[in-house]
Amino acid sequence: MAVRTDPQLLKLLNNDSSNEEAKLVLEFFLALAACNTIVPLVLDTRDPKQKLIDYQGESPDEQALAYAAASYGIVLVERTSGYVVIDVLGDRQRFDILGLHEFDSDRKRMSVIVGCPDKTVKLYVKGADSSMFGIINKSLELDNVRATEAHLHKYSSLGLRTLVVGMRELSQPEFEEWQLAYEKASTAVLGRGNLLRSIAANVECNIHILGASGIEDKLQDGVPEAIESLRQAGMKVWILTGDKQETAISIGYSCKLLTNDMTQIVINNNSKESCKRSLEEALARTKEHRVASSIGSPYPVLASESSGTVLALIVDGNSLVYILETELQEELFKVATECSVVLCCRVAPLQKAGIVALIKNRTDDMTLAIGDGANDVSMIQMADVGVGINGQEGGQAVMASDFSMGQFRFLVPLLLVHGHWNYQRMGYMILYNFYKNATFVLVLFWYVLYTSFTLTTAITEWSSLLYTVLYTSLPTIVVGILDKDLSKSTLLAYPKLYGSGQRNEKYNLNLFVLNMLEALWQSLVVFYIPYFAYRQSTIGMSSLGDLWALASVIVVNMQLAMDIIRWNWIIHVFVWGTIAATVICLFVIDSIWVLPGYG
Ligand SMILES: Nc1ncnc2c1ncn2[C@@H]1O[C@H](COP(=O)(O)OP(=O)(O)OP(=O)(O)O)[C@@H](O)[C@H]1O
Ligand SMILES: [Mg+2]
Repeated sequence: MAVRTDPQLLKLLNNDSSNEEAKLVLEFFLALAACNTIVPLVLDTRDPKQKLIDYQGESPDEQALAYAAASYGIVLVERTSGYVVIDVLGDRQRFDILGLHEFDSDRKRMSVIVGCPDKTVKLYVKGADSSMFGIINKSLELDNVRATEAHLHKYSSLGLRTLVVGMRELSQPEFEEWQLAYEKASTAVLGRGNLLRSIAANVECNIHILGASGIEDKLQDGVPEAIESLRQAGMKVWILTGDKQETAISIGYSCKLLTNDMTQIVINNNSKESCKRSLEEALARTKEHRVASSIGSPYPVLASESSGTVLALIVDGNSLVYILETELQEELFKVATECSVVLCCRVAPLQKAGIVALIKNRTDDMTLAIGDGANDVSMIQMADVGVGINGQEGGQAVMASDFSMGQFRFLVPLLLVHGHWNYQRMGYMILYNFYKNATFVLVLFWYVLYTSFTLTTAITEWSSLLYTVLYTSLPTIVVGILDKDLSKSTLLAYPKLYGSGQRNEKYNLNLFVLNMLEALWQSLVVFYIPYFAYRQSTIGMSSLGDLWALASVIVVNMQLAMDIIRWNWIIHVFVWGTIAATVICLFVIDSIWVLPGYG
């Protein structure tokens, strides 16, 4: 991998090893190379002297950082369970990994305790700025913190994902105390995770800041277009991310969810009272917008859709701690539903699920969550439909999802094309199945009325049985799978067509009643026309019964044929083939002497 390095930094590293600053730079890169869970794979090349190293790991950020360290000459070469080998500016050194406090999305940082070749024990930590600034020894390094904060602000405004890296040297007694506790916790049977977390919290303190990194998290192809299509289709798109507010806003702009003409309402507070105040203010602002927009419009309008101004709500994870699961939830819901864009940043995995639940429990709307990382699993499971993106962050999201895909943009065909077709087919099939069964049952019923409830049947049991199993089943299935009301290209070009589902156009009470009325009159026709036609003749009731069965099959299949929108040869075969099969079956049933229709 080609990395563009900073010549000044390289020079500092290579020339002046006694310089204090150079030592810190070296520590920074050592932290990047050691404080991760990357596994290096050494690959052979054609030239036997040259080897390639491939860094494999669950976190693309860590991979990027390890590559960056390597390009400055601090190359992670080998990892076993007990140590790592790092090539430090051409000199291979072994660092013992004495302990690793894993990253989790709630702590938002990870650390390793490393036994260095010079027999010192060091703790390297890296994590999100919000979590790192809490454990940094601020009094000692105010200047450093200020400078780092300024850099972080710059990076995140560019949309880069930021990490802060720090370290501390552990004294021997401190290390021994930690080691005892760590060993005890790692072998604990109950509550191991919590124990390890508290040990990590104890040791990760008074950290000396080493530096910060900014990593570009490229959007996949077609994300802005996909989001635009989904919004045109009447869906509300919310971003829930673990990233910093500035990064999230910048990504919001780059995926065109946020635009310059939007009014942003930011809720970023550190106490319940201030959250309450912000929410009340936000609610007042949404009301103002609503009033402004409803003047001159006879219909109620979303506050966010008033002429020109669109509202965007930006909520920070810190504030969500005070809002979710409390009475403020209701207000957040009100504000959020009035805004056309909602962006939540620095949210922990469970908060993501909490936000999905906020909508799911209060409305009848369907929720869909899409994500690619382990931190999205809980929201994917909470949503009505969970979609996992098969990306670089491991397979956990995919394993927890209902649908999985390689790219975000495939959500558009999934919803707008297959979602639409499925809805149309399911709606039609449910109505049609009620109709076809009602038609047949009503024909039987008219016969019962005609015979004054004598409990005789004209249609043989075989025909009654085969009516659903054979005579009418296959065309229904084939049409239910293959019929399309609109073509894929039309559905993709006009996302608004998705609205037919939101408006319940294909399956509703009116359609159901109409269908039943249709079944009623068609069954009357099917019953009485053969009856009047053969009333005077000498044919027996079972022959008339066959006629009724055949007529029912022809009528319901003709109805299906009239409703089909796109014919293809498979549908032709099944619709007409079924009618032919019915005739053949009736002949067979009537000509086999053991069957009741014989004679
Ligand atoms: N391997 C890691 N080591 C240390 N810190 C990390 C690591 N991965 C992520 N972080 C920090 O923790 C924060 C939260 O991470 P999390 O995985 O919950 O969300 P995210 O990856 O930022 O966003 P998204 O929700 O879009 O996946 C990140 O923004 C980053 O600052
Ligand atoms: Mg992530």
